[in-house]
Amino acid sequence: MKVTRLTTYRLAPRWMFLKIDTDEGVSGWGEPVIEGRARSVEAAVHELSDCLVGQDPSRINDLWQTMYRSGFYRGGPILMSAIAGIDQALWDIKGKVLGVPVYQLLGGLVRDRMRMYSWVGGDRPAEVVAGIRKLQEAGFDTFKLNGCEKMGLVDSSRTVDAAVKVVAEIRETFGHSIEFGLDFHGRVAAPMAAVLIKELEPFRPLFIEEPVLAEQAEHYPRLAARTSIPLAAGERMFSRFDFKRVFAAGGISIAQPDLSHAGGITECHKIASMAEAYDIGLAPHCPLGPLALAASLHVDFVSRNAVLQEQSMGIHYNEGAELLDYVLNKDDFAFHDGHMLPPTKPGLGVIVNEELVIERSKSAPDWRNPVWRHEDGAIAEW
Ligand SMILES: O=C(O)C(=O)C[C@@H](O)[C@H](O)CO
Ligand SMILES: [Mg+2]
Repeated sequence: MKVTRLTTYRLAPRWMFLKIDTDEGVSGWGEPVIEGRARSVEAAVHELSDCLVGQDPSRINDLWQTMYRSGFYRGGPILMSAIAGIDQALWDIKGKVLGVPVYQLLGGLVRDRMRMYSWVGGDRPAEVVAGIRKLQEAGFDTFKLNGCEKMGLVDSSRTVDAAVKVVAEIRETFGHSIEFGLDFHGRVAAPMAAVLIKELEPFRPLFIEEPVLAEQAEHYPRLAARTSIPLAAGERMFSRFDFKRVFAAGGISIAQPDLSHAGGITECHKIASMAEAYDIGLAPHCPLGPLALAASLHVDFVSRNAVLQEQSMGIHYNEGAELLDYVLNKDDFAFHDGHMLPPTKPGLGVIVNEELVIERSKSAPDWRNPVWRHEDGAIAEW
């Protein structure tokens, strides 16, 4: 079997699907994308096709290493997202050829169902209680919300109090009948992270995500030494080589690699194993589409340290399309009491509505994240 063609489809809301065709009629799908830089990743996918067209798609490990190492410059969000989506599609092909779900090729199930969580509250946490109540009806008991709105490098107690008020309201309303993570989303700089985390301690969030920006990772152990709240990070780390420094330095209790940003199934399965060696939980980041989610689930179902899985149903970013709009086998992605079951079909287990993808790709938006500014006009972290 040989790879014959790579076709990319940029799609609403802010996703990109990749189809890899072969000369034996088996095709695989993946989701290479960095939110807000879809066109850059698209260019990278097509540059990397030099490593793939004419090659045997079953040699995933050699193709991965060649994509990663054949270029003098490597790593980072664009290239690793391109490799991620290609890797997902190669595993999809392999599973389809062998007639088994990808997790069977990774050693089989380590669990029977995977705990999922949902976003509430949008970019500026508001109406969070109503959002939680709505998602509770769908069976969820675990949520994530932004831990604050914009935050200055050194900010006022009023800003801190406003962030804490949202969390206090959740606990006042639901007690400990639900769990929630707080995503600082990189908005909080090191000086304020310690202040905000201290004020949040009494409310025992399940975790605090990206307590500081990934480029400030040296603060993770310092912050962890000052709190009992588990710290989580990983969506802006793109390979084992990014994660190894963070694991060795300590401070992170939950690793959140993104299956569409960190080199795909091949790389994230290795990151999961590295995390387990440090007694770190795995909670793949996934605010994206169905192929990214399916790839995440396959790694979750073979990783004992997988603790939570993000999914984008109802997420505030999904304007113009919802999680399963481009999927024909929607029932395979049903939620069961806040959990998902293992994918059942060969490969990733996503039957893509190719006709709809082709049609919708003709009018794909160029999504960009909001750009926030502080009151003094300086750019703020979104
Ligand atoms: O889901 C999360 O944890 C996020 O922080 C969302 C962020 O990754 C956006 O997708 C960036 O555009
Ligand atoms: Mg996040």
